[in-house]
Amino acid sequence: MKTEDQRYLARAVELSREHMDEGAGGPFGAVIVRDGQVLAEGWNQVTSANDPTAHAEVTAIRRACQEVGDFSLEGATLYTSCEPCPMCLASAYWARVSRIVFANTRKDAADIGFDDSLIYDEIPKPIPERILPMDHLPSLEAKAVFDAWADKDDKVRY
Ligand SMILES: Nc1ccnc(=O)[nH]1
Repeated sequence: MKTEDQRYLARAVELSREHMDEGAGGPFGAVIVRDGQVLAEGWNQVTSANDPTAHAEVTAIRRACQEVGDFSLEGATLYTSCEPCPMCLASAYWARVSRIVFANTRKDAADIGFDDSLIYDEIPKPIPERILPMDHLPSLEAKAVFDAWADKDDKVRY
């Protein structure tokens, strides 16, 4: 008999195949579950939505948050057909997802042409050694906004 984890992961894989076949985007699917309840499903929609951020995991996180009316998914598990890329992993941290279960690895993704591994390799590099140029232009105005946030007494922290 399949475990709960295997069942939800199998659903994520099923979504990846269905929506790849229909032409929604890359072969990635995700399911978010909390307390035995499916909060949301997602699949890659990058090419059909012209949205490079519409990875399966981000899509599922957005839908799950809308579903529960909260920006936190604490206590939830993200099931994904592939190890999350850095964007999706960061999104999972920001969403306070409590656990991730995945099937294909980032190496598997790299082998079929997805850049997840390249981005993981970029992040630890010093900025000047990265492919994407970044220029630091300090701004007093930008800092002043941060100071105002630090002093703001009605802010909603996340
Ligand atoms: N892990 C992933 C890589 C690329 N696209 C996705 O939707 N998911």
